[in-house]
Amino acid sequence: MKTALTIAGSDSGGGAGIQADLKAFSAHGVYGMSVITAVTAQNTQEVRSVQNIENSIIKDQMEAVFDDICVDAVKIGMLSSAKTAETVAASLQKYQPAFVVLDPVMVSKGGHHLLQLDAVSALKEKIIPMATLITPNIPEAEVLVMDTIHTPEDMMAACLAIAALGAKAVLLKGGHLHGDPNDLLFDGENFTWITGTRIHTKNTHGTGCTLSSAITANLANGASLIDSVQEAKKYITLAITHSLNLGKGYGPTNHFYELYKKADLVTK
Ligand SMILES: Nc1ncnc2c1ncn2[C@@H]1O[C@H](COP(=O)(O)OP(=O)(O)O)[C@@H](O)[C@H]1O
Ligand SMILES: Cc1ncc(COP(=O)(O)OP(=O)(O)O)c(N)n1
Repeated sequence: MKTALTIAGSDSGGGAGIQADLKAFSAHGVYGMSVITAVTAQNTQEVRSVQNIENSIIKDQMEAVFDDICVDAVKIGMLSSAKTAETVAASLQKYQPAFVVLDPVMVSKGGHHLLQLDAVSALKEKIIPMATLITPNIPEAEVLVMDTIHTPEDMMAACLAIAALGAKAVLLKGGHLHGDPNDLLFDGENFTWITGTRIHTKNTHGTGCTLSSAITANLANGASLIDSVQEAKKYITLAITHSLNLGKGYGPTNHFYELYKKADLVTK
């Protein structure tokens, strides 16, 4: 069985972070493992508090996994602080995993900062150069390139600027722009639009985590970068189409759809 490791924060509400990542790995038939960087007290409405995990414990978690188990692909989500980013970068330097998918999580849907402002430099200098693929949304890309992004041409320029920071490939997600959520993949040479149709629902908590974990699982399973991204776009589209109306805020994506579809429990 192929394996994937998520290095991310815990979401007590189960919709994003480590919990979403492990659900997506399982749905792809990949054995999931975790290095927890921070614990958030979170639900569908808000992030109430955040406790960063001590750096020595983050380092120990990385070593415990890599010293014992073959890791086919790594996904990075919430890093929270500059020190955490530096600790994760040092461990990745040591173990050199084949694939690193970086979701540069910065702010939750409810507006809570999940990456401290003074950690952006560490993200840019230490983590981005190790990424096989980085998957920013529009506001995250605007922070990274220090410019606004409105048009498809702006998206292309942003991909080039982010690739210049050292990521091998960039998937710039268009979900935050008006109209259909079209994402742009730059693989270091070519641009490919990964098109989508907007689903009108408020239940989109954890969409970024779900997409990046699905890509990671596909890479672990041996798919090419382009196939991994295209298949993951289908997965997130299904997961949003069948998203769950749980809680009073933004409900979570649905990772179980594929399973019950296979079990022939879905009629439409
Ligand atoms: N309402 C929606 N309908 C269909 N696809 C969406 C919708 N919102 C986001 N997506 C897609 O979900 C994925 C995650 O994007 P996005 O929500 O922008 O990320 P993030 O959670 O990091 O803000 C992207 O492929 C994006 O195009
Ligand atoms: C612990 C944790 N990690 C990441 C996020 C952000 O997840 P994302 O998929 O970008 O979803 P939204 O926050 O936009 O719903 C998070 N909230 N918590």
